[in-house]
Amino acid sequence: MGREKFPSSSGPGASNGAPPGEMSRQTSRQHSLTETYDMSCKVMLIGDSGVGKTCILVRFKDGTFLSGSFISTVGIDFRNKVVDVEGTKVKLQIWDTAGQERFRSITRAYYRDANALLLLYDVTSKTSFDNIRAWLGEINDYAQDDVVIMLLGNKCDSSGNRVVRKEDGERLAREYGVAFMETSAKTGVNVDLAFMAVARDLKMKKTRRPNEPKFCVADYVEQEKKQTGCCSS
Ligand SMILES: Nc1nc2c(ncn2[C@@H]2O[C@H](COP(=O)(O)OP(=O)(O)OP(=O)(O)O)[C@@H](O)[C@H]2O)c(=O)[nH]1
Repeated sequence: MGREKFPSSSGPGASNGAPPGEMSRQTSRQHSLTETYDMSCKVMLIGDSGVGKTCILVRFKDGTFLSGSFISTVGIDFRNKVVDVEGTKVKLQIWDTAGQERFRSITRAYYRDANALLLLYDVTSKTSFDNIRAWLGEINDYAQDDVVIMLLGNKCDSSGNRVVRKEDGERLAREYGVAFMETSAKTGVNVDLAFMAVARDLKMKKTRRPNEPKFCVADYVEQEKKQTGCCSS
């Protein structure tokens, strides 16, 4: 199922024998077709139709921007990418879901396996921002309690058409206690940071010793944004 915006490589969870999305610390390095990895986890991209979920995934995976006519995702699609978190190879299995309401029952079925959710709105669409509370309600109903959530205000390159201020995104994220950043699939701003923060959080969860302080993804993101200079409003 899914549009052919990009070629699929292998089936979900096929490469490590684990159920889709189940984060598993591997005892030995595993192979994902051509790449080896130490642990794998499932990341889902969710949010209204047209906010840029597919473009964010393509930017992260291929470093390119899908411009041209907008083709809505049908159902669900996925791609894998192995990233290096301080010597640990983390395979991110990234699920791109359809934002359209008619596919909601399909995408809901995948929530419970997700280790992380990247929840997107479009800074040029007030409706997509207003719908974030409903999306967070869905997460509350269907996802695991310890799922990592990151709120992303996408299309921050479109300054002329912006209708949602960065402060509004920050306020909403604070209210729900989730990490936040503005991104642009077009320019690439903060796209790697979003996925790397998720990968780091998941690695820390798996490797943290009982006496070590908990890793806070929101604090990490704030620190990194200060260092790299986040997208301006
Ligand atoms: N300016 C700008 N346009 C973007 C950005 N990201 C996506 N777009 C455009 O927004 C439109 C929708 O992008 P998609 O990635 O297909 O949206 P989606 O969220 O996957 O949509 P559904 O598959 O329907 O859920 C396309 O025309 C993209 O070119 C961005 O960061 N900046």
